[in-house]
Amino acid sequence: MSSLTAMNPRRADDPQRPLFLTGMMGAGKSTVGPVLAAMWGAPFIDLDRRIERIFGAAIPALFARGEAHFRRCEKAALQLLVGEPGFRSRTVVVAAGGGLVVDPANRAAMREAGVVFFLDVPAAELARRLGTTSIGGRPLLGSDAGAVAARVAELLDKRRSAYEEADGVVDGSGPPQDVAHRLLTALPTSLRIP
Ligand SMILES: Nc1ncnc2c1ncn2[C@@H]1O[C@H](COP(=O)(O)OP(=O)(O)OP(=O)(O)O)[C@@H](O)[C@H]1O
Ligand SMILES: O=C(O)C1=C[C@@H](O)[C@@H](O)[C@H](O)C1
Ligand SMILES: [Mg+2]
Repeated sequence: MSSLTAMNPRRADDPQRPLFLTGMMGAGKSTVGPVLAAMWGAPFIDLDRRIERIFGAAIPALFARGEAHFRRCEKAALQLLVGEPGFRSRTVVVAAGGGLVVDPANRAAMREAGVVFFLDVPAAELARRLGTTSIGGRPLLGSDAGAVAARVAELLDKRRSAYEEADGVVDGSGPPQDVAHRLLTALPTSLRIP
């Protein structure tokens, strides 16, 4: 039994609710999410990957038709997810897209369907993580690696109040395992490992 499996103490009678991870590009939603899900023995869903599957195109291709087009796809994917029968009573970890929170209706949909946590990471650390190699699939960062830090700082500044509408905020710095542990500690009792 791996140490992660050994940590899965979820009981059949524990309340079941989806957990949405939000935060900026590079905050680690897609990286920490599966770690947390493994600790919980719960499924992991990456909404960006869902969008790509539903619409049959990679995110940059959807952005190529305009950001508004991508946002419509993103909203539709969220609506489909939260509308799945029984979704609200499942324990599942969902990595949201970084910009999902910008639309107030998306924020409301996530909070109605489950519990929302904001992974907060300073802009300078986000820029270091995104570096020069991982900006290709993130159209909002543009293609000029030298401009990433400023772009990230600007977006975080614009979005911070929307991220902060979450049910909880967790420091997303440090190794993914540490962040996952921090989340477990911060989660509402109804979702926490006993
Ligand atoms: N806790 C961490 N420590 C160091 N590097 C990290 C951490 N979390 C993620 N990273 C790195 O940062 C980059 C972006 O991480 P990730 O894809 O998980 O971000 P994200 O929040 O899902 O972003 P997006 O909104 O663009 O999907 C990856 O290269 C990943 O390896
Ligand atoms: O922060 C954003 O607006 C984005 C983040 C990613 O997760 C993707 O959803 C897409 O690249 C847009
Ligand atoms: Mg992601």
